[in-house]
Amino acid sequence: MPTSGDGSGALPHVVLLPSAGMGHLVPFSRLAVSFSSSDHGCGVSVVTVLPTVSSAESAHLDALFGACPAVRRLDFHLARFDASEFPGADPFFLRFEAMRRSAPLLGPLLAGAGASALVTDIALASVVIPVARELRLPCYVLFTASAAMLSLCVHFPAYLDANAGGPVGDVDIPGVYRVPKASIPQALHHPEHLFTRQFVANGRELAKSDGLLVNSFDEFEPEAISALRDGSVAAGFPPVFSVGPLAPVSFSAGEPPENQADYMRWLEAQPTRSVVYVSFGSRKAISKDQLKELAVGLEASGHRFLWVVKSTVVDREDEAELSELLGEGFLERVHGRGMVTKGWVEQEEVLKQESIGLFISHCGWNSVTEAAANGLPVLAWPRFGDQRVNAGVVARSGLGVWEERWSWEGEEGVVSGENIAEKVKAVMADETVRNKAVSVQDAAAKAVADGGTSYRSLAQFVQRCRDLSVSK
Ligand SMILES: O=c1ccn([C@@H]2O[C@H](COP(=O)(O)OP(=O)(O)O[C@H]3O[C@H](CO)[C@@H](O)[C@H](O)[C@H]3O)[C@@H](O)[C@H]2O)c(=O)[nH]1
Repeated sequence: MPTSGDGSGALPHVVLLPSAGMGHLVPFSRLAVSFSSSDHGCGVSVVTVLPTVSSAESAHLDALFGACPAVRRLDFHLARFDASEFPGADPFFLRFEAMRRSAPLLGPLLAGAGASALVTDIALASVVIPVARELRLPCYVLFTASAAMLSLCVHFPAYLDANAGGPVGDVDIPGVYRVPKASIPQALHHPEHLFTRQFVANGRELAKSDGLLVNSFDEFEPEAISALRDGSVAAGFPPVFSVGPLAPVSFSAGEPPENQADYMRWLEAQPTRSVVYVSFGSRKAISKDQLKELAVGLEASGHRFLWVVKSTVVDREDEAELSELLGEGFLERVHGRGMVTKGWVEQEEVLKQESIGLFISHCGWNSVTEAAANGLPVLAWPRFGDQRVNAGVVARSGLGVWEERWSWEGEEGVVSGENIAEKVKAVMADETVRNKAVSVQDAAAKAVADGGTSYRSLAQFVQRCRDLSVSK
């Protein structure tokens, strides 16, 4: 067993097992780079589950292994299974199902990896933790959303047990806060929904893990993190390591996207804090009617903007032309003041630009942590899943504002362009919001700096893995 050379013990080898979706791969890549850095000095392998769900994922993984030769690639080929059993199912559900059926193949792969610890994605917890237990391999879980959402995930099985069969209402998480019914992920309103069954199975299994890593920091989510640690959410819950915001990784996926030179050059030429960046993440598109109103709103706000009209892996509406999606003449009218792209943008690079003044975000948790690390005010417009819970964190922490009545998936309304324009103008003019976002950035920088809360949490986690390597 190689040793660290500083007397702190054997070099641990951590195997990371991400789930599908860029929102999951991105934090795992960041964790891989961080573990293998000189600060933490671990051996790291990343399990690449094949086939990947999208080409963006393949490109991202190739870039990770290309740029970081110290990170080992462990290919895992899913067993074949007939997806026609689940007509119309979300590709992420299908991936979970394929992983569940392939679990017997996972044991030999992990047994041969020489790992001192495994870190699995929350989305696979109920499949992977039992396999690791069988191998006596210490198993940790990376929770890729907020600590607030983690506390909901931990408490939800008990909530359902107590409400046996009753409708899902507000959920009061002990020691944290009351999550209003409207913020509970839509699928969870239906206890028999496949997603709910997976969510509950994952939530129950967490207590049997050796610990949880969460991409958040103590100063950002004090209530949820302390309540998870002090046993208020669930007695005897394993240790929680808050290690965020995980540092961006500086490799780009293959060739830079075709559009990148254009928008980066344009952003560099804009005045400080003058541009509104709009992105709803990598998974679901917003409705065509809402897209049109958003176009009206951005135009009427009078502000500059960079808008990523997402190409998604789930919805197909992105096949339409931009001019058709956004209304005739829109692109010509905003020419020079607004840029619109359907392609993948290097968001980490965009958010670093001085010219960005506001982020209209769906509150995917990676986007929230990236806004926090860059001190960028967020106008939260959550759409589905965990995003309304994350938006609550944005509002409570002061990172931004959340118009709670704005529509979300499962709720029919369309927000008018007029409302959007008013809100954008108000937030762009609000010095208090901007200053608060900068305070969050300062707190984030302190948390990850040597001696900060997240730095220490990550170091404690690595030390645990070292101790495990020695005792093996
Ligand atoms: O054009 C793009 C779009 C996204 N990103 C990056 O891709 C990641 C996207 O992650 P996130 O902001 O969390 O959004 P989603 O892809 O929507 O994330 C999914 O996963 C998250 C973490 O579990 C959840 O919080 C979200 O609700 C869920 O939709 C971020 O790092 C972005 O910087 C880009 O670089 N370019």
